[in-house]
Amino acid sequence: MSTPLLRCRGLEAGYGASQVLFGLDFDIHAGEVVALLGRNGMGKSTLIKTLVGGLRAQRGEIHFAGQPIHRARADLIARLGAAIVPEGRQCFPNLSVREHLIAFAATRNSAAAPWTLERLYALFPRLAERAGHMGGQLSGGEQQMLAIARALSTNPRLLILDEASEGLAPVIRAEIWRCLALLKAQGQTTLVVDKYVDKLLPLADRNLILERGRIAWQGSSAELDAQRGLWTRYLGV
Ligand SMILES: Nc1ncnc2c1ncn2[C@@H]1O[C@H](COP(=O)(O)OP(=O)(O)OP(=O)(O)O)[C@@H](O)[C@H]1O
Repeated sequence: MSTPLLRCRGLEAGYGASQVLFGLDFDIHAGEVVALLGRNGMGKSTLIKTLVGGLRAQRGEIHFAGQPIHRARADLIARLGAAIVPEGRQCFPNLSVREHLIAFAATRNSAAAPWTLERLYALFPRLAERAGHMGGQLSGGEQQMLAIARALSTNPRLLILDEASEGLAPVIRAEIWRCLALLKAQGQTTLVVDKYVDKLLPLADRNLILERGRIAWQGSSAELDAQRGLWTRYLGV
């Protein structure tokens, strides 16, 4: 198999003396969609923070796009091509939709098919209609679309979504899933955290289940679908 885009080996991280992640080993290959699953408090957000340089790994190694990044700063990791759609969206209330997209595109990676404003608006026609509106004037669903479009505008090698469908109406959630399926069809490598396991299954190529900071199980969506015991044991569904 080809060299993975992201490789974690023996990764440990936490907050001061409170260790949260214990010896994680996993890979993400280019073009894959990987779902990160687990009940609340199992370490999903901590892992994502560690991958994007918001939290320093205490032990172990992370390689991304051929570079060791376990001691790298967040801006370098972003420049290597990791883009996060953070929990809570974090749009700027006083920047317009268009300004968000232009500001983030300033740090873009080169790509064969770059994300232009036109492509982003074609993916999310709602954002085209709202181009002049301020972040603070958008609905929760529109803010979520903007957070995804803003991350895409950097032409990410790896798109990371932390609870992207959290707190949204079902019709808006469906729009977010539709967009992620389109991105997958275009070959976008993605790591996604979400609690709607049934929606993630058709999208994800592989799934990682975190249990108290350890990978309790990893496998394909077909395997996870067939093993409902894993859902009750580790996912509480
Ligand atoms: N800033 C922090 N300082 C100290 N402990 C933290 C901090 N953030 C998270 N934790 C602890 O780390 C553990 C893992 O939390 P984390 O947020 O990574 O879990 P999660 O799987 O993402 O859960 P959730 O779905 O609730 O966000 C929890 O015990 C949590 O209390």
